[in-house]
Amino acid sequence: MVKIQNLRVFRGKKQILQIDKLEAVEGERIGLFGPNGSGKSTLLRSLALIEPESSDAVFYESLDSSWPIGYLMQEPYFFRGSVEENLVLPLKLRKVSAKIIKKKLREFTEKYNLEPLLKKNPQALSGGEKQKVNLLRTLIYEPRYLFLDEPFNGIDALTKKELNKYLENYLNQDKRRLLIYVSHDLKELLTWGKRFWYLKEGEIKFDLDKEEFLKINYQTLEDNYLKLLLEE
Ligand SMILES: Nc1ncnc2c1ncn2[C@@H]1O[C@H](COP(=O)(O)OP(=O)(O)OP(=O)(O)O)[C@@H](O)[C@H]1O
Repeated sequence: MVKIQNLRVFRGKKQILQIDKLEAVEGERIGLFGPNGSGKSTLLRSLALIEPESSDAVFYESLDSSWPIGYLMQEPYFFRGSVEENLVLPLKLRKVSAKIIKKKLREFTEKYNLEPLLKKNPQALSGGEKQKVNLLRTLIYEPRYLFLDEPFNGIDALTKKELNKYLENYLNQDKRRLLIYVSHDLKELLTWGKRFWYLKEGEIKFDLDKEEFLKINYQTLEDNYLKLLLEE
């Protein structure tokens, strides 16, 4: 379980996130959405424990190195070296043995058809290929908590379908895996979310399950972001 209590994040004097209480348990799939600048990335960084200001407000039950956190940033980021080196880096950093790294790399290469990409410089990949490598680099160390920040932006429908399949398989392999998926796209949110967190101006405005979320009568809403999103 991951729990937030009294989370406050500031940039200078401006408070950009204020969450009193929020919880998610293993196996949940949460769609997180809200207008630009509402604090979604900051919330994910807090959950990924890389937002220093939030270190006293985010708690994990039983988090240990065998249950790592996987955080996929909005913009794919690569380190120096080939695609292959980038892919295995999370394993190397976790001191996984060379034998297992080799095995894992072979498994991923076959399963996800990576052979043509492995020796390339990540900067020379297309946008869709970058997203694919970025996602697989996160999945390779088998995080139980998976936080994806608009992972498939600008991806064509075919590549998106392929990446969705990888992700679905990954989640189905272990029902305890928890997903928080940030998107501005209602279709994507409904594909991945079974529960929905709406963030606005740094605050969670609602936390609804799918049934409740689908019952929202958007025609009567005064919130234009929500109205436009749900009108889709
Ligand atoms: N380094 C920074 N310095 C000052 N303000 C920042 C900084 N980083 C983020 N902010 C502000 O914090 C707020 C939340 O940003 P955040 O990136 O978390 O929003 P978001 O909901 O993920 O937005 P988007 O949908 O555009 O990706 C925004 O108002 C942003 O301008």
